[in-house]
Amino acid sequence: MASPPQLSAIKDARVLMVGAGGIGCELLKTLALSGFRDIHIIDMDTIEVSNLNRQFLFRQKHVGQSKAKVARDAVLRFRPNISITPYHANVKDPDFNVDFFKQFNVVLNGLDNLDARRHVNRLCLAADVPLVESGTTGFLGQVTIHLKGKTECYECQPKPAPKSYPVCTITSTPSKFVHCIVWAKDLLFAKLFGDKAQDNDLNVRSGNASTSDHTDDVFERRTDEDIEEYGRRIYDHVFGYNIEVALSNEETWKNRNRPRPIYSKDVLPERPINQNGNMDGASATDNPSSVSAMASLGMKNPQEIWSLMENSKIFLEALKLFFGKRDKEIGNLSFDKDDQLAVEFVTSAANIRASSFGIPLHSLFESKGMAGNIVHAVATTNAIIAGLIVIEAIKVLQKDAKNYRMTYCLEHPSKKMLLMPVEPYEPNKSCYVCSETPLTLEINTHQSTLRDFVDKIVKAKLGMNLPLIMHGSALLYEVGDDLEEDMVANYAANLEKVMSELPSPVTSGTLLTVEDLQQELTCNINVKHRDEFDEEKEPDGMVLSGWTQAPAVEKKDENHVGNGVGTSKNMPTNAEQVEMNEDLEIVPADVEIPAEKKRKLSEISNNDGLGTSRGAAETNSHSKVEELDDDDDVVFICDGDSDTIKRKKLH
Ligand SMILES: Nc1ncnc2c1ncn2[C@@H]1O[C@H](COP(=O)(O)OP(=O)(O)OP(=O)(O)O)[C@@H](O)[C@H]1O
Ligand SMILES: [Zn+2]
Repeated sequence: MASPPQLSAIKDARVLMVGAGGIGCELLKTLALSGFRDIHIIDMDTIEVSNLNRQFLFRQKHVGQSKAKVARDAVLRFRPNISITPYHANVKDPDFNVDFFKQFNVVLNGLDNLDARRHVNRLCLAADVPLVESGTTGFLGQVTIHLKGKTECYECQPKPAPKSYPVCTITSTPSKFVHCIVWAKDLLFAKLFGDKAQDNDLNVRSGNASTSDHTDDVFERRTDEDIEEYGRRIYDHVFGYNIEVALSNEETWKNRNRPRPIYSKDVLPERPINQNGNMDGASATDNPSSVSAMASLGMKNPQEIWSLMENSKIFLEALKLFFGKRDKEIGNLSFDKDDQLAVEFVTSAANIRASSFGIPLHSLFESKGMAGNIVHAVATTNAIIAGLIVIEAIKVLQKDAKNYRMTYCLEHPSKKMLLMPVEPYEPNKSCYVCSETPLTLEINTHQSTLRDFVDKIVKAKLGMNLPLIMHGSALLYEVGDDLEEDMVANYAANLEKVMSELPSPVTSGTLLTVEDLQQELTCNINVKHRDEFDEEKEPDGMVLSGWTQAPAVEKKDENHVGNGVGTSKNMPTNAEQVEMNEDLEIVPADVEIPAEKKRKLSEISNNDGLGTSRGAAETNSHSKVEELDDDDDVVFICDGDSDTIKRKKLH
């Protein structure tokens, strides 16, 4: 129950909630029940069936409707006298500018991606409005608090890069099921159903293509080729022939278990595998999204682990259904965890490969989780986190600075605590977002174009939405709706020019100014020319520094295949991830734990069975973490190495 001063702060407050999903639904309910009377909600999504299990303000009949609007209506039913203003929109829309943000006393994030979080962070800084940021992943969760000039901003600590795997592990030497999933999804599925023009490491070429079936275009269906035959040819190529080719390289297998080539004839009867009849049995409707190989084969349980034979049947059936029922999409498909047939195909292909490499098989349910980087959401975690957001929001409204806390929700108690409060840290003086520290860019100014710089640095690294690039007083590039035609043409021409040949040449020693007018963020970048870059370690062909870049969670000196973090719907390509489950291995976490605390969590996990948190430990392996345990708070003081920014607590 709030105290009278708290109640008065609550009643007078105007709050902005961004995100009306898992956390957002809980948050809106808790805000309303706590007495908040003026709440604005931005959410760009509509309700999906998969949201209903935890986003309790939504019902089946709301599927397809705006989350922000339905959430508002649901809460008004039990708090009819409060004001809730919904916006069915992307928070990055230009309407939500600094002036819009200025009208709020506090902003509360219930988002699920880095991109939007960074954007809101910048607008809160520009508008000088406190931000309470949050995230959950399964049983883990966090609430952090960000006040301009007083605490770290959301971007003061770089986020770890997404995990990736060496290409050779994926293409030749998988040792875990997740490697088979990445292979099935990013290589095989992409090769068969995605954009053919894209590079793909899948094809092991025949040494003597002319005498075998295994030519370069083995994945192309031949004219008039029977779909069953085509499926078997692909099957035999990827699970049989490719494995034989790999086995011929003896060196590879000296210290590894040799895989077993699998051919369709050894697993399946020679001819049609569809006991239940034909393709027409695949689905009751012609709706592509309801086409299912499992349905077609009469298999129902997604939790069951299929045998090699069952996987092989699903593989051929799914391939047949793609070509038979969804042929128009072939060439344009990318894996989507909500696409049943795609999940079936990827599960079966991963399992057949796993079988070949002696790796335990997994169910469709588990495979879907891995392929979609899904950590199953826990409604209770969302509810706890929403409660903590409201507690911090009330402190912010009362300017109760000495009691501000960032709180981490753990899976297992540490010192009998499931909720770990940590005092906020002061801003990182070298953060390019909340301080004015210039950045340094090493780039080949004679080879890289302005477009490379805009795509790889300004958008991808700096997260700018509407950028403007200046060299002294010369404007090199700008985005906006109200630009004159000749300016648009000018900028388009500039984009294709190499940096040193721009109208105002960018060379070693140039100071570039990059601004985002919507985010009101300005960065100065010192340019240094460099001739060469390591293609594997520096694939962008340019390196931005000056602000500590977190190392990737798993780094190897080889090519990397992304694990798919970032390819699914909302996924930031980014980087928020914590490893906490050795089996799952890849966990795109909404829980962003700063390096020091990640380190701490990994220690907790080792002691208390949270699972291995290898990524966390590796990320900051030199940091010395000291734990001070006073009566109510656990506080970490970190004495990191030179890579780790020393963070000072506020008090
Ligand atoms: N740029 C954005 N602008 C507005 N809303 C956003 C933006 N990015 C994400 N969101 C919203 O944030 C919410 C996050 O909620 P949540 O993490 O529960 O995701 P979800 O999409 O509802 O569920 P899931 O991803 O598990 O299917 C979503 O409702 C999403 O629409
Ligand atoms: Zn900062």
